Amino acid sequence: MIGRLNHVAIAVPDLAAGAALYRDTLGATVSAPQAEPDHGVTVVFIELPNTKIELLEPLGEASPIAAFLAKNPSGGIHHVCYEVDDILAARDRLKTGGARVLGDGEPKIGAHGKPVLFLHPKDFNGTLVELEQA
Ligand SMILES: CC[C@@H](C(=O)O)C(=O)SCCNC(=O)CCNC(=O)[C@H](O)C(C)(C)COP(=O)(O)OP(=O)(O)OC[C@H]1O[C@@H](n2cnc3c(N)ncnc32)[C@H](O)[C@@H]1OP(=O)(O)O
Ligand SMILES: [Co+2]
Repeated sequence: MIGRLNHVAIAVPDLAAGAALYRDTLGATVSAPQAEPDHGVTVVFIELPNTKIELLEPLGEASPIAAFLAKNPSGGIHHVCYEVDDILAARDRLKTGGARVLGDGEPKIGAHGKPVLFLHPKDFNGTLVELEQA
């Protein structure tokens, strides 16, 4: 069911510093910051030959990454994002199998303008999983 690894997301306390680390120290191509108020984060994407890294900084009072950063003050790997051909079919199959789909269970438009869903980390070996419509 899952296809390509779209991105690995890293939560960071300071997006500018995180972007500079990847651009200046690691020599990567880093996008401009993109505010995603519906998701409570600001993101930059780092383009790699085979996938992307998404750096996440909290945005707003109710950011879903605030508690994670409180537990991991210097940041940490937050989620992995897999592409699926049919996100509604994937959701329904996962729910039937007992996995918890987060939020109201309906896809939201993600950072790439495509529908995304999140699956509870406790159902996936301690890893928060994002699904993105391919
Ligand atoms: C920019 C848009 C989009 C894109 O297109 O790429 C994005 O990536 S948006 C990214 C941010 N959005 C989200 O993360 C949405 C989904 N997340 C959530 O709904 C919540 O963050 C959560 C995963 C349900 C956790 O929220 P909550 O239950 O309030 O936090 P707790 O601190 O109580 O955690 C409970 C439990 O789960 C563990 N946990 C929490 N986050 C993670 C994580 N990222 N990876 C692994 N484990 C995680 C946490 O440690 C707790 O465990 P215990 O301490 O053992 O109880
Ligand atoms: Co993501």
